[in-house]
Amino acid sequence: MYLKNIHLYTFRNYYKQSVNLQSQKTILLGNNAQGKSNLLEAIELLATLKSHRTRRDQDLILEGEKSSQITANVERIYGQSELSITLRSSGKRSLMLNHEKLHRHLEFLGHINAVEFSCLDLDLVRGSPEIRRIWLDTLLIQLEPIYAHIINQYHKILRQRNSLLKIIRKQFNDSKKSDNFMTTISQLKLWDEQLAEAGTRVTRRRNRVIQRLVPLAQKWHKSISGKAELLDINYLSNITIENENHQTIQQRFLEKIEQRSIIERNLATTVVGPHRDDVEFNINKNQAKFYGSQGQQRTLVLAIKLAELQLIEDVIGEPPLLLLDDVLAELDHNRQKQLLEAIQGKFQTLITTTHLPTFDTEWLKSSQIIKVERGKIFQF
Ligand SMILES: Nc1ncnc2c1ncn2[C@@H]1O[C@H](COP(=O)(O)OP(=O)(O)OP(=O)(O)O)[C@@H](O)[C@H]1O
Repeated sequence: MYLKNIHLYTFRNYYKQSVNLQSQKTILLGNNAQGKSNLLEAIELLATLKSHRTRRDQDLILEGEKSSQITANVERIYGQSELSITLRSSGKRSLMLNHEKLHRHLEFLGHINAVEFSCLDLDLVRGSPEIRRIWLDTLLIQLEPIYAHIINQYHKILRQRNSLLKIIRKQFNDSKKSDNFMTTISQLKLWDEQLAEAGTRVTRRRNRVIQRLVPLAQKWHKSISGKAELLDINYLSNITIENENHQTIQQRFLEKIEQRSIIERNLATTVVGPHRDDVEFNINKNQAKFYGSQGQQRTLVLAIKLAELQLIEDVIGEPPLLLLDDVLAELDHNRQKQLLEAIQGKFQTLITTTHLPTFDTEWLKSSQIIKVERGKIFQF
């Protein structure tokens, strides 16, 4: 996969800017807050329709403007595509593929694949479970674009079920025996079924992707740490999933909802389901979050990112893009070397940096260097 060019129009701090990528390796050079990460964020949006920095499209639009546009041309084994996203302050988006308007977001996904690695990724180990769930979901969307629909559907059901639980609590407090109360309780049963059905789809997929990622991450981890440390990654689901059978998991889901019904009614929120799941990273059977040194946590994140690259490549049959945001300076010489060797000429890579001396001379020689200054790009 090769991203040939990208055009930004009133996106973040860019007014009108085109970038032609002339090499497999691009270094985006500039001081802080000039627009380097914004450019990578535009590519992330093309790949996942999401930004890890904001959920509001308004933030992505140049201040004072009402809309913005990102257009890019990508070369794949099966041919070339032009992708375009229009973002509006109202939140309404328009998507185009080869100049044709798309009616479903799903048709847009899967044309550009990218793995992003930034200094914020240490939060994958240290941060809240939500960060790990978002990471898994973003990876799944790239492997299987239909997952974007599955996870949206789950969240929609969850929101509706939570609203109903709030109504139930209010009705219960107002008058226990009203007819309305009994009707709402029977409606809840229907939402339980839907939650278990959609939740099972999410749980199974997340569990499966972790199982595929583990051997790849273990291999990289061993090679980077150079020690006999054993990395283990577990998907911590609040439903037991020893076997992969959809019906069994769904049944357990319903049983768990039943067991927690009193708590749910008191809290007026759904406590069972993949929106409460987590991922656990262990090094030599100890939780990396609590016991890992900073160096061990960095090695772990690097191993996971390299495993993600490999997994996406295995599944889609082409190497994805690699976006490295301010990450090289954070890695020691050995980890930098491992990363650069793993990338070699294989993955088209865009790296942001504030200064060039961090780079290996061979890498510098074969890279295109782009200077980013106050929302303007200068290509050499
Ligand atoms: N919607 C927006 N409209 C105008 N400017 C914006 C908008 N969103 C962000 N910016 C500006 O973009 C700049 C930040 O750019 P970016 O995050 O790409 O920094 P960077 O060059 O990667 O720097 P660093 O090395 O610190 O990560 C800031 O100056 C910020 O004010």
